[in-house]
Amino acid sequence: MNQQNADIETRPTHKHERTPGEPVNRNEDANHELSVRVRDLKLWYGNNQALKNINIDIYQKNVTALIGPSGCGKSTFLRCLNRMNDLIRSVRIQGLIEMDGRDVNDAKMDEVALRRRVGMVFQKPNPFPKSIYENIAYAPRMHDLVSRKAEQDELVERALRDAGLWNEVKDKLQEPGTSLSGGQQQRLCIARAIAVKPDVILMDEPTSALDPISTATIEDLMDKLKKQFTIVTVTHNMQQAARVADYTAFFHLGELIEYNDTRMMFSNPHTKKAEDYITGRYG
Ligand SMILES: Nc1ncnc2c1ncn2[C@@H]1O[C@H](COP(=O)(O)OP(=O)(O)OP(=O)(O)O)[C@@H](O)[C@H]1O
Repeated sequence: MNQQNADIETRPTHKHERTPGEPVNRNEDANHELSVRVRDLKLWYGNNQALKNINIDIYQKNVTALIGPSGCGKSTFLRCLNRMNDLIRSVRIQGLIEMDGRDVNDAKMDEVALRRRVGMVFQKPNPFPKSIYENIAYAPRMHDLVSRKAEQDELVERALRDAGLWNEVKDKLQEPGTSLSGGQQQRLCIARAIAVKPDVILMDEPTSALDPISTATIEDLMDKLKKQFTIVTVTHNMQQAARVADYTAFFHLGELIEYNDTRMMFSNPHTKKAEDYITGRYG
């Protein structure tokens, strides 16, 4: 073998080896700093295994959408990220969920602090039965994030502005949160979630109870909020995933089948199961 051929044969290939949690395609415009690292996550409700060996890297300041047919484990996975499944007695979990290098399931992890860092917005808007102002101010006070009244007022205004609700409610802050429309209530819940300055916001079908205009408002909001927060959202609406998400994870029967850059997932899915789901062959 001459020297030139030897060089060719021993030259390392620079093909990127994907680690188990990485998406199959990277969105080069996206931020790739890690927010949540999940490895070999398994979850059982009694004898029913709802999550099987989930590996995923969720990136900071991106929107990651979880899609898949009903019962495939999307909400169960979402609830693992802030340990909401701990509230269900039959649940057993194995595997690693790491945030900032710490295992969220570690016995020493303070659950209250975790839920401050990982906020949640539910399908049905659920404001507290308190004033609009108190809906926002209550948690920051509990977490000692504000001391003076002026600071609290400022934080309430900031959160409502960031949630795109300030102009609609600034003259009626003492009215009950429940007096608002459904779409406004959902933005109030988003304002409440961001008021404690979380790192991650989990959204479980945040628009499925809303009309199309309120849905569009929340989608625009997600796009703005991802500049400050990491968002993980469950949706049944594939157009919504295509519109709002940087990355999309497709679940099926408790498995994460494909995790991909959203544009690739919808234009050129990597797996037959994802393709069949996206093209409406089952749902
Ligand atoms: N609290 C619970 N107790 C027992 N089993 C549960 C519980 N919650 C979910 N499951 C089961 O876990 C599996 C996954 O459910 P999960 O709600 O996570 O799916 P999903 O993909 O979010 O569904 P959907 O799109 O219908 O909301 C299903 O088989 C479901 O029946």
